[in-house]
Amino acid sequence: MLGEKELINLFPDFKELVQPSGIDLRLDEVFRQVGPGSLIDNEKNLPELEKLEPPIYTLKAKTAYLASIDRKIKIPKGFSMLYLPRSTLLRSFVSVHTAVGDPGFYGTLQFMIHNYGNFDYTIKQGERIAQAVVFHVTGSGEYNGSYQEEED
Ligand SMILES: O=c1ccn([C@H]2C[C@H](O)[C@@H](COP(=O)(O)OP(=O)(O)OP(=O)(O)O)O2)c(=O)[nH]1
Repeated sequence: MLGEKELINLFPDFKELVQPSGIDLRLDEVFRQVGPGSLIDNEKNLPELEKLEPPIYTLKAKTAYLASIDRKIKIPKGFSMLYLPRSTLLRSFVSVHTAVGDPGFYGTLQFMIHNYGNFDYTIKQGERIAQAVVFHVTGSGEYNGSYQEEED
């Protein structure tokens, strides 16, 4: 796992968010699901979304949302990331569900936030919701999937 000095070098855009062993990630936009989705024979049909009004988001009890992370990220070739929820959210019955960040990915990260609690949870745009931990990957290729964005 990479530490602070290596993380600052590899992710200069996230400098102020670097922690001793990871990078804090801030909540940007939140979306609720307004339509069905499917995955059949690897054909994706992502659900239609409706954006919640920023900056104060109310996450209803027992409801899942899609959240985007502030600023685009470039994961350098040879590195991979895992994303873990902030424990304050877990202590509040809210979780952040995440997958793997691939070597070479560039774009906006999207996570699922689920309010498992029995009550609404209120969270403001810009709050830290997850931490990325970064690993060396030996012999890796580069991500070139459907969520890759053009670099400026
Ligand atoms: O929780 C996560 C984890 C990763 N990513 C980003 C980085 C990752 O490199 C990219 C693609 O993720 P994944 O490989 O899981 O996508 P997929 O479902 O396999 O789709 P595709 O095959 O089109 O890439 O999305 C997220 O936005 N959210």
